[in-house]
Amino acid sequence: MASIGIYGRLGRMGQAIAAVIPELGATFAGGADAGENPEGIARKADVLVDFSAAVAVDAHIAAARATATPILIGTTGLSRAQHALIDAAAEEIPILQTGNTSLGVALLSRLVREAAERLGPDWDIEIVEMHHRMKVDAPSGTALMLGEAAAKGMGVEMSEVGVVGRAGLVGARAQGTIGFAALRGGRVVGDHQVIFAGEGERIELGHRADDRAIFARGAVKAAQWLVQQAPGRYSMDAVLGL
Ligand SMILES: NC(=O)C1=CN([C@@H]2O[C@H](COP(=O)(O)OP(=O)(O)OC[C@H]3O[C@@H](n4cnc5c(N)ncnc54)[C@H](OP(=O)(O)O)[C@@H]3O)[C@@H](O)[C@H]2O)C=CC1
Ligand SMILES: O=C(O)C1=N[C@H](C(=O)O)C[C@H](O)C1
Repeated sequence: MASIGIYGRLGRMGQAIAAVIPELGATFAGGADAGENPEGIARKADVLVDFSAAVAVDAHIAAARATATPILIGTTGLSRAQHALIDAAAEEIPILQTGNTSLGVALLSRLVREAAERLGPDWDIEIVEMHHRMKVDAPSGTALMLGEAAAKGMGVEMSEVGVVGRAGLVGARAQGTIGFAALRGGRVVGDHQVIFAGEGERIELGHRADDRAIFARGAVKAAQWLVQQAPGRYSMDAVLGL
């Protein structure tokens, strides 16, 4: 039975994860929030999950490495340097990074990749997301992941084709770009829509999260899986066998 430590324990996700741990046959090792030493909990847990803040992730990865503890990074808004840090950590410990731990979004990513591949460059791709008013990063980690999936399907690098937001005289849409729009308001848990706009028709693939429990259950299952893996960088696809 894996014992799970939570970075960001008192946050929305930390509370949702603590609530589902018993029903999934795991145990709760404890948590750490801002101002607490991350190594304390890393020493006690079999596996760590991080749903905190981007600014805290480096210290959490350092604690996981120092104690050789597998870690799932669910926190979003990560920089390129942080992705490089995750790659480096993956040489030493099992580490899973994902912007979304739900089964639905993992499947949606697959569908988006396939649609982008089959439809080709004549179809414009736009990604719209909406989240609650407290969310601090944009576009969401999920939207960026869906963008990566579309770019893979198109055989291009997202860093070269992504367009985040539009305002003013931006000119006509450049072919082959992937646009992102972020809406914020109320208590929306997480809505994502990927629009493929062709000549005279549109395909829309989407996902709506109604309850954080879907992310929480996915995170606990992924943590239970991660604890049995060799060092390396993993995604939800590997956990779900997609
Ligand atoms: N991958 C996925 O499936 C999902 C990812 N997320 C992501 O998870 C993250 C957390 O989301 P959410 O729970 O809604 O956010 P909250 O703001 O509700 O919670 C964040 C938690 O992190 C803690 N925290 C903040 N700064 C630090 C720090 N420097 N060191 C340690 N802990 C810190 C906060 O503690 P304190 O209150 O003391 O500051 C709080 O407990 C976000 O990046 C979000 O995008 C969310 C849902 C699903
Ligand atoms: O901050 C959130 O709430 C969420 N964050 C993740 C993201 O950035 O995609 C996942 C989910 O959409 C909720």
